[in-house]
Amino acid sequence: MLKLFEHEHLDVKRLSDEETAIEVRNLSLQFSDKPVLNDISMRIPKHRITALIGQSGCGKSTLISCFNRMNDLISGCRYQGEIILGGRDINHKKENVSRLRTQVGMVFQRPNPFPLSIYENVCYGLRLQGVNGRRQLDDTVEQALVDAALWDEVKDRLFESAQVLSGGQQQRLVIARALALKPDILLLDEPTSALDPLTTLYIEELMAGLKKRCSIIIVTHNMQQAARVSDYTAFLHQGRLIEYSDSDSLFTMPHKKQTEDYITGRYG
Ligand SMILES: Nc1ncnc2c1ncn2[C@@H]1O[C@H](COP(=O)(O)OP(=O)(O)OP(=O)(O)O)[C@@H](O)[C@H]1O
Repeated sequence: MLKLFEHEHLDVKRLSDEETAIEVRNLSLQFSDKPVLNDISMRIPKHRITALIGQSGCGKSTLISCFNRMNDLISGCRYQGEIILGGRDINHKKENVSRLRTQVGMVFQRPNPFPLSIYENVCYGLRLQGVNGRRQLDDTVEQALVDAALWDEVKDRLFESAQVLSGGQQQRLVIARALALKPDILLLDEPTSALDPLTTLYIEELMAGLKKRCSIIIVTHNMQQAARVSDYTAFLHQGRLIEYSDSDSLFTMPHKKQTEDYITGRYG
C-alpha cells in the first residue's frame, strides 16, 4: 500500500483517507479556563515527517499530546473536536487508551530511560503487554535497536544499565523502546534540544530512515531542523493553525505574514 505514494509529493490540503495518518477535525482545548488550542483542522500524512513549529507556548506540545491522549492526565483539561486515526475518533470516551499509546509512541525532549538494563528498557512495553517469551523478546529488542541505529554500539552490553549511555545513545534507546511496540505514529517532542549538534544530525538521519516504518510528527524550535528533516510543516500561533504546507514552500514562500515574521525571526 505504502509503495503507492512513497515517493509522491502530497498536497496536505487534499490528502485521501488512505494517505492520512491522523485527521484533526475542529480541535479546541482548554486547560481550566485557558484556551490553548483553537479550532484546529488538519490531515497529517502517513510515512512522512511533519514538523510543528511556532513560538514558545503556542500549543505545539499540547497538540501532539492530543494524539495519544496524554493531556487526559492533566486535571482541568477539556477538549472538543475529533481526531480520526485508523477510521475511529480517538477522542471518543470508549477509546482504549492503552492500545492507542501502543499505536502512537512518544519521545520527549530529555531522554528518559528507566533505571533498568538496556534490554529491559527496550522490551518494557512488551512485558507490560504480557509478552514474556525469550525468543520473541530477543528478536524484538534486536530489531528495535537496529532500527534506532543503536544495535552495534550496545549489542555486547545489553544487560548493563541504560544510565551509563551517552545522551544521544539514551535518546536512541528511548526511540527503540517506542519502536519495539511497532507504532504507526511516532511523536517526537523536541527530541534533540538536549543534544549536541553532531548527535542531533545523527538523530535526524535516523528519523529519515524511520519514516518507512511509521509516520513521524516532530515538535521543534529549530527552524533549520524543521526545514532539513520534515516533509511538511505546520506553523501555530496562539493555539491556531496559521499555515500548513510542504516544508519547502512554507520556508521559502510563506503565504501568511505571521509565518513569514516567525521564520525570519521577527518574533519568537
Ligand atoms: N499542564 C498544564 N496546565 C496548564 N496550562 C498548561 C499546561 N501545559 C501547558 N499549559 C499551557 O498551555 C500553553 C501551551 O503549552 P505548550 O507546552 O503546548 O506550548 P509549546 O508550543 O509546546 O511551548 P514550548 O515550545 O515552550 O514547549 C502554554 O500557555 C502553557 O503554559
